[in-house]
Amino acid sequence: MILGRGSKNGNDAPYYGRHFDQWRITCATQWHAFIQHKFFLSLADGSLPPKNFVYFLRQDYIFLLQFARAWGQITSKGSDISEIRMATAMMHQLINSKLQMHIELCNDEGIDTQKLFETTENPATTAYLKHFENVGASGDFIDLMAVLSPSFLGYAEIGSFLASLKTAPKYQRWITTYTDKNHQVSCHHIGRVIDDAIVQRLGADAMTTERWQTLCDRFRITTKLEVNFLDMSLSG
Ligand SMILES: Cc1ncc(CO)c(N)n1
Repeated sequence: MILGRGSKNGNDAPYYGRHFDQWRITCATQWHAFIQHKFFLSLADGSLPPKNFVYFLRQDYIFLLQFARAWGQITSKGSDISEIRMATAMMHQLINSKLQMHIELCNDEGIDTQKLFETTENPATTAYLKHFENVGASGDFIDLMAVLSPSFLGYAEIGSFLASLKTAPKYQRWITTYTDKNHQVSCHHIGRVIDDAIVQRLGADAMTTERWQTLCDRFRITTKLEVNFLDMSLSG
């Protein structure tokens, strides 16, 4: 099974705007390590041991709670209604839909809600969240989009690939949240918001500016932290 076709050679990875596309290209090695991670391959064919799925879900619960807060932080950095609307929609979806699903999936696997809430944070999770925190404290809207978009749009890219496969039924509920058509539509919208936000702040030639390099660095660090998070889930 081949996962995660990078978009750089005109192949069929979904297109979430030109700046995101370029971010993916500038860290192609890390991006492929993320998108093609064994965790997703084994989730797709059903060979992932349930204990690793549960380990992932429990750490991901901690992750998503902070991830939602980071989108909340973005609302205060947005410059117009479309940026603020996008961030509040993300926060709403994470808090009221994704986290709820994690609770239910954990319950199904024998982890009751209280036990989930008491999960000890793994250092890989802590390191990842620290990166959000650091950039959130000093960065503006586009810094935060560079930091958060690999997580959100990366999982959407994985979802779009999984949608083209006949996946095993075992982890179907989780898979469906990322393959869902509405989810893809909202990701394309986020890609457009990112493009507009960058042009508004850095101009049409944003990619030639010094600031652009910082955004690429932030994006690459998140991508690497995603890989570490998945490695942790397989070894946990
Ligand atoms: C670690 C991680 N990254 C991204 C997503 C997608 O929202 C997720 N659920 N967990």
